[in-house]
Amino acid sequence: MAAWLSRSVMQRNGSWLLSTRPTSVAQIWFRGASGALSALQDKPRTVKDLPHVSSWELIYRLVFQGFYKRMHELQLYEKQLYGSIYRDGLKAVAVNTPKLLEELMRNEEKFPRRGDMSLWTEYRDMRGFGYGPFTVEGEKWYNMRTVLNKRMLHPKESVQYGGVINEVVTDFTNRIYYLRQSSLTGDLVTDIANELYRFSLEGIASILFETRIGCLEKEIPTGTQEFINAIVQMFSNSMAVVVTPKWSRGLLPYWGRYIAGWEGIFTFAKKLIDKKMEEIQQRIDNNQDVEGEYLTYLLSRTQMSIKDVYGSIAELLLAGVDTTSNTVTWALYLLSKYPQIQDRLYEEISAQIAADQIPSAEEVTRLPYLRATVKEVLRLYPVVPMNARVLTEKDVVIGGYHFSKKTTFTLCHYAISHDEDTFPDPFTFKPERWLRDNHDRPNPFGSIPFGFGVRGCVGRRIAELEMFMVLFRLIRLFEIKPDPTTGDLKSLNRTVLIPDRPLNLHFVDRGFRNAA
Ligand code: HEM
Repeated sequence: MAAWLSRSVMQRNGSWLLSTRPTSVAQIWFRGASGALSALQDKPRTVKDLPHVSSWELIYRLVFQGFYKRMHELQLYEKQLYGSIYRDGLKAVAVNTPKLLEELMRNEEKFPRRGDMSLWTEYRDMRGFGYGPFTVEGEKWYNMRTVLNKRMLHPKESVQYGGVINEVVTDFTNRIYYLRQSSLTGDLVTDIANELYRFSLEGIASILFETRIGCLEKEIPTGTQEFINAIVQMFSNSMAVVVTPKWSRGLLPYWGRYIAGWEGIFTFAKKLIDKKMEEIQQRIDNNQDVEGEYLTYLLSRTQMSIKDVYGSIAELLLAGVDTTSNTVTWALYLLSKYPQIQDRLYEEISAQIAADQIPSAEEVTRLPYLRATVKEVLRLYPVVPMNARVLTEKDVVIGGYHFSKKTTFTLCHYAISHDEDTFPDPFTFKPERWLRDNHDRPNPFGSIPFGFGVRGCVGRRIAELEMFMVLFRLIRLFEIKPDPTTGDLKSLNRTVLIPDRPLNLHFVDRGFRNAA
């Protein structure tokens, strides 16, 4: 596996690709050297002194070199060409080492911005829905996060979702038993990413809406299936909407499909929120206590307007599905490829909690090797491989270069978490890197898969809980083995990192089904 990863990246990004690049070494040396030269002349270096990618070079790489679906690997390629900081062809400054990322993040502002979100805000403006945490900016964002964080981000608050998540995990493991039994070998599950998508959607929906939506039933209810189709439709038409001009919206089909996708997402979310509103109102009318963890809390205990609740719940739902489902997919893939790591994880799990017990949220979060495994999966496959920041208030100096305010920075998380100086043998799966007794623990900015600071992922604690709980139970119940029909996976960048083909896995029963 390790050999394959290194080889595949070398083939794609190493000497072979370098020799076919459109830009000559002399050109690169000259551009790169101009920064050093100006430093020698003791002039303050500015954005103009940085090596840069022209728009044409970028288009060439995306279209003709095939990086369009592998933008994360483009980060490695351009790092080889230009070094740790350069202009990336999209009028932004790319940084790709832990040190520079740390420098940038230490300059974070009170209301951090990621950049233009008009792709998502346009539909909300058209229909009069509020913005959610992704799209809202400034002080309004800050106030919204203060409300949302309260029941989500604090570890003490998030463990209260353990019971709900465990119910979903139980249904998921039952579904795995059902699926494997209907396979020819009696233990094969095909396209596990699709199954995990259902798991993640059910998990996050049961937390946010405080109700089950049937994703793990044998037949998915029609309304839920339409909602899933709407999410797929919105995402799959996004890129076409970005690259086609506004005047073509009435002529080409993409905009209509894109908007229909949002329509389906909001219709589903709105229906469940309105139903909850009615239930709350009824309880109030009957002088009964109003109980419920998330939606009830937003609707009854905060000052959030109903249109902001619609906007927020829709965005939390969207952010909370592909991220966790793909991370668990990568985790199962890696564990199946590295049986000795799976064995060590199994030992930790079996030693800590008896076979007839379902672990609590507190218990799963206390297992160091499980934590280290998830951390290492997210280092190798940072599900959000790229992010951005715009510093709006002041000029900054990063890497010795002076940048005026409003500069956009591209954070190349994939290149950073594969930085050889920080992570020796960077393409090898080694959870041990993250154990506390390892004295050479890497620079924390080497891998920040949930982002950083006040604008970091609001769903982090819930995502971790879901991932720890499902991995715990799967590894306890099954030995996970690769299926030869799948072969080695490559990663594609579809906003999140996904496998390039369906992953089939064998779930060999360890014989504990009735125990847990
Ligand atoms: C493996 C799972 C996940 C990963 C790796 C992940 C990663 C991220 C990252 C990198 C960001 C950007 C942070 C920044 O700019 O500094 C983010 C933002 C966000 N995430 Fe997650 N996420 C995950 C799961 C979730 C879940 C389960 C939810 C919902 C419950 C969620 C909701 C959000 C929201 C709403 C934001 C925007 C926050 C804001 O702008 O204030 N995420 N996530």
